[in-house]
Amino acid sequence: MRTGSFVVSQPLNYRGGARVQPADASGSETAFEPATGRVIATFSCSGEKEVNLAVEDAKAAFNIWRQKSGLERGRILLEAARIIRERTDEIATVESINNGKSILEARLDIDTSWQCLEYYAGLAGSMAGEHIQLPGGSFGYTRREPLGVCVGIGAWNYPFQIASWKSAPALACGNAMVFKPSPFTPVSALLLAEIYTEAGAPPGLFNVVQGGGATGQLLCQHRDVAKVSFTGSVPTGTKIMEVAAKGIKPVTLELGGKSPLIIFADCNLENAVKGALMANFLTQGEVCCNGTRVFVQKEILDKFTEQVVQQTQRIKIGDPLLEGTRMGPLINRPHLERVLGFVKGAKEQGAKVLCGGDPYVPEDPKLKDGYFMRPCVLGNCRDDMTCVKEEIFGPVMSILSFDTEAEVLERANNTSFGLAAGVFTRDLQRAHRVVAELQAGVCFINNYNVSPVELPFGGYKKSGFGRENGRVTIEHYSQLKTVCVEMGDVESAF
Ligand SMILES: NC(=O)c1ccc[n+]([C@@H]2O[C@H](COP(=O)([O-])OP(=O)(O)OC[C@H]3O[C@@H](n4cnc5c(N)ncnc54)[C@H](O)[C@@H]3O)[C@@H](O)[C@H]2O)c1
Repeated sequence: MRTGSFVVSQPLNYRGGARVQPADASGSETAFEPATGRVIATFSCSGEKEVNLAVEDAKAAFNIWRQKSGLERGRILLEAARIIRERTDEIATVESINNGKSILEARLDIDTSWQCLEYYAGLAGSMAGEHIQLPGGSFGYTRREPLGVCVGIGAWNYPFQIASWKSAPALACGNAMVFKPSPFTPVSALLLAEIYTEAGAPPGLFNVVQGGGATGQLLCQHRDVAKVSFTGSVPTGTKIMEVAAKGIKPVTLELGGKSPLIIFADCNLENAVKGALMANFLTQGEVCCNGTRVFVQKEILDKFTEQVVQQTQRIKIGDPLLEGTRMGPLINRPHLERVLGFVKGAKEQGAKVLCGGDPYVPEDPKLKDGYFMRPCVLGNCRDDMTCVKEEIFGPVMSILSFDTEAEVLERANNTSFGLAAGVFTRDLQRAHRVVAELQAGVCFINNYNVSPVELPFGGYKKSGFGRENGRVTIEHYSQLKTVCVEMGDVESAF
């Protein structure tokens, strides 16, 4: 498959184990190929009737699925993981076309997706309750039970990975899922749905409905939906929590960030520079946990900045499907304009553009209408600048300098977000002391933006709550039943 050739011809909703056209619609959406600006799909947003049908199908599947043992469920997840792994290139290609990220990165996303299914397949068979001895031979026990029909709502930056990270633990625990991708990236969740069916999941276990906020809201307020797991922005997360509160539904919220990356003078400079690029420029900088506030200790500020700028300028921008490309286009034209607007605002507030920050037109004529920009490093930044305070969600790194550990900790924590944070130092004691003080759900020492599925991922403060990945996520997709068993006679108070 080459850039400029992909079009979606099949329906983009999935329920009851097959692709379907929605039963009703409330408006339509258009999805683009960001590298060329071409339309790749126009599709209807699902209305109330379609949402109800998807939830009905999920309920029917749930009644079959919840009765299977963990081992049986795990076997199907393992088979799905195997198929994803086998089809990595094909899925990564679709992901790269629809999102714009480089094929190299898209393949890594697909890897973490099948790994997530494998991980929860492994845990499914070991989910168990407790047996608790009580006086007189009586006893109690607990059962870890599924919640029911869970809703997953995704952002556009990691479409297949988000669908996998939500569905794998949900299904492992015995739930069914209705998933709504972002309308910008509607395509790859369908591949996951087909793979679950091929792997032997009952029809309706994993369904996909398409649409924007209105469809998402219908899902969140549905009477038969037991839980909502959301990945997206803070304003949407707030709305979802409000709707969920009315139905007393638990929510997992994976929201935005403005994470600090702290570089101490005693670091391994080469690794710190690599870490800063990893923290800022994956997926065109459209990453929630990016370490976009790069605090550098004064002694090494000039050296560090020089090397970061040099390496940023070397990032190969272009056709995301070419093996050598390391940065593709941003998701769409309005978002590109927004990111460029942040750079302009930063200049007006006194920041210095050390490289990039302008639109980029690749030589290949088919890419002339793509949404490319050159990755940007901003120097002379202050904590009160908009580029340092707000989530830009694009390839823009802000460099700030600091003197002492106490000072940098206070400044790093001075934000309403708390998704991630990083520290580069050779002093192990300092590294652990600093991460213990950082108000962030995910902290990296001497690396950044690695997300093994064995480790829980999620935020503090306005970056959300609940976790994805890791053993703990089982608790977010299940509920505990206590059973009290009397072995003697009833001692009545009456
Ligand atoms: N913490 C994480 O794991 C994580 C991962 C990726 C992205 N993000 C965050 O996501 C944001 C970017 O993604 P986005 O622009 O797609 O976010 P967004 O909030 O605009 O949309 C996310 C999803 O919510 C849906 N939606 C919108 N309004 C809704 C409503 N009222 N009810 C239900 N659903 C609704 C959208 O259609 C989309 O599917 C950034 O802030 C980023 O930091 C967080």
